[in-house]
Amino acid sequence: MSVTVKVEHLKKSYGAVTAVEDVSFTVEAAEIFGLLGPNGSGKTTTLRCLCTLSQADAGHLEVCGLSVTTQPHLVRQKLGYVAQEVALDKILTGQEFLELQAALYHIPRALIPQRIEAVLERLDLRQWRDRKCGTYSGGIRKRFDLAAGLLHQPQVLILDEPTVGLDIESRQVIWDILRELKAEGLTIILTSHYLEEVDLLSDRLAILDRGRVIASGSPADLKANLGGDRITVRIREFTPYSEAQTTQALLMQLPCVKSVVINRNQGNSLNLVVTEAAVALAEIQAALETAMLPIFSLAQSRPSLDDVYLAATGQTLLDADLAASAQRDSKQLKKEAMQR
Ligand SMILES: Nc1ncnc2c1ncn2[C@@H]1O[C@H](COP(=O)(O)OP(=O)(O)OP(=O)(O)O)[C@@H](O)[C@H]1O
Repeated sequence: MSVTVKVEHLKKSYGAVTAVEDVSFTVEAAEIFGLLGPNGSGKTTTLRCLCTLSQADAGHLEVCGLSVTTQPHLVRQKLGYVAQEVALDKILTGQEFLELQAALYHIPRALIPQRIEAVLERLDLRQWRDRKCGTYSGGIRKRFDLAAGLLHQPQVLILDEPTVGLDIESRQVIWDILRELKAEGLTIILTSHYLEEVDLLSDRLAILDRGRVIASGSPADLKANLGGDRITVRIREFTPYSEAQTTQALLMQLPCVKSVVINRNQGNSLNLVVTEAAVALAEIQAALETAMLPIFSLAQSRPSLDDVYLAATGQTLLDADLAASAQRDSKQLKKEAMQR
């Protein structure tokens, strides 16, 4: 396997905001590599630096052996970038949109018709080519974005949240296309904050949190490295933090319990990693009864990528997303108040 993309100690700030603190990863040829993380964790910034759209403050970035810093023109020929939101001109037809994109990619004029035919065929879009982009569903629009990213026959395809806002059927169509493109030898990097998407599609992934990689590896290895089964205990629907701490200390003493994390954003529920779920469930119930603590809920689950994130950060991805949007909302409110 050869390394196709290399990101080493990337750092990028926007004024006082550090978007990427320290991100490193490598992507092998014909691999699907996922970047998973909550809103604001630095995924888009990392991709934009890789695609030469933003300049890194520090770090070394390479695509197909070319330096992103010193050989940006050559790097752009190797990359196809499908941004999160592409402003498809509503009055253009799909055909016209692709012709425009082909010109932007500097594809020689004589080659454009055959390249467009190839991507329309590849993404099963022929029937949509003469209709206006404004009439497309989200799934068709995303397929045209993908088609545009493939027109110049890149070796690496970079996708920012390729299925955000799509229904499950349209998401599955995109997933199938990406798997086929990988089988044809394309290297793919995608960001997502859909756990199951990254879990299903990626050969390997990096989980980002506040501009840093907090875990990386194959989905199976990351989950297996957590070890043990997972159990979530809720004493009450909303447990006071001090009571959750007492319970945490109590449960930590049980022989079958390996770790206990208090999830503050989920009513101070307790997330346990245990050696054997069946034995642990009985032990936990007995211990709580003896301590005269109630049980609101007790549930067993298989480890997910969210557990990997939780183990590293103490909160779930969903909670991190909610916290990020709450922060954004309060910033917006402050701005609006200042404008009044
Ligand atoms: N152009 C910019 N100017 C100022 N701050 C920025 C800019 N772009 C990103 N940021 C900030 O950098 C941080 C990382 O943003 P980035 O968009 O890379 O994260 P993300 O993980 O892609 O999030 P999302 O899923 O919301 O796109 C955030 O705090 C964001 O507000």
